[in-house]
Amino acid sequence: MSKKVAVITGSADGLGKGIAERLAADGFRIVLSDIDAGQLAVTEQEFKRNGHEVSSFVGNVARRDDQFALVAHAVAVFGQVDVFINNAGIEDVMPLDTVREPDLEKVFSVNVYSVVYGTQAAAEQMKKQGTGGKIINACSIAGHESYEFLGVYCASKHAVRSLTQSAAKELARHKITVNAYCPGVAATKMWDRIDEEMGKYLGTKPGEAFERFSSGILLGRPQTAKDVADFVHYLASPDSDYMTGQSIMIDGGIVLR
Ligand SMILES: NC(=O)C1=CN([C@@H]2O[C@H](COP(=O)(O)OP(=O)(O)OC[C@H]3O[C@@H](n4cnc5c(N)ncnc54)[C@H](O)[C@@H]3O)[C@@H](O)[C@H]2O)C=CC1
Ligand SMILES: CC(=O)C(C)=O
Repeated sequence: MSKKVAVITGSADGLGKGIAERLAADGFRIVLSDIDAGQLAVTEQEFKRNGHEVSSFVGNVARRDDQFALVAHAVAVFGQVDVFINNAGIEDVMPLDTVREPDLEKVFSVNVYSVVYGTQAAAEQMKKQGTGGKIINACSIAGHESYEFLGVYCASKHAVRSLTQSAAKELARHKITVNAYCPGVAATKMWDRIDEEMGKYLGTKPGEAFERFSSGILLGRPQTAKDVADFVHYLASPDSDYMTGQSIMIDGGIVLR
C-alpha cells in the first residue's frame, strides 16, 4: 500500500512546520505550503536533507483558486490526499472600536475563508478517491474563550470551530472526519507579534504580555510546536477514526472544557 499523503498549510514555519515534521516521521508523504516562498524553500530543503518525501507549493490560503491548486499539486506529485490540515492563520491585535472593514477582511479571509476553501478542495479530492480522509483545522483557545484586543481573531477562531462542526456533519457520509486542534500559548513568530502589539494597549514591556498569558497554564510552561504536533499526529492517525466535529484543547490547561 502506498504511503499516505498529508498537506499542511502555513507549514514553512511555526506550528505548521512542527506538524509537518511529526507527520513525516510518522511516514506520511508531505506537501508543505505557505505564502512565504523564501522560507518555504528553506523548509523544503531541510525536509529533503532529513530524507523525507516532500513537495512544496506556494499559495495564499485566502484564495479559493490557490487552495484548489494546492490539492491539484499534491495529486499531481503524490497521486492522492489523505490528510489536509488548514493550519495557516494570522492574528490582529487591536481594540474593537478601531476595527474597520479591511481588518475584518484580512483576518477572516486568512483564518476563515481559508478553512471553507481548503475543506472544499480537500473534500472534493477525498470523495473522488472514495477512501475517506481527515480534514484538520487550526482553532485555538481563542475559539472557546474571547480575549481583549484580540476580538476579531477570537471571532475568526470561533468561526473555525463552527465550520469544523458543520463540515463534520456534511462529510461523515463520505467517511471524511473533520476535527480541530486548539493550541494555547506557543512561542512562534505569531506570539512575537502579539507580544509586541499588546504592549501598545496594555503598556507591557517586551515579553510581558507573553508572560501574562502563560502564567495561567496549569502545566507551568508555554507549549512547543511538538506539543501541538503530537496531538495532531493522533488526529491524523487511524486511532482517531471514531472522532469527528471536535475542537480539542491542547493548551497545557488554560481553558478547561
Ligand atoms: N502560536 C500560538 O500560540 C497559537 C497559534 N494558533 C494557530 O495555529 C496556527 C499556526 O500558528 P503559528 O505557527 O503560531 O503562526 P506563525 O505566524 O508563526 O506561522 C504561520 C505560517 O503561516 C503562513 N501564512 C500566513 N498567512 C498565510 C496565507 N495567507 N497563506 C498561506 N500561508 C500563510 C506564514 O507565512 C507562516 O509560515 C494559526 O492558525 C494560529 O492561529 C492557535 C493558538 C495559539
Ligand atoms: C494566538 C492565540 O491563539 C491566542 C492568543 O489565543
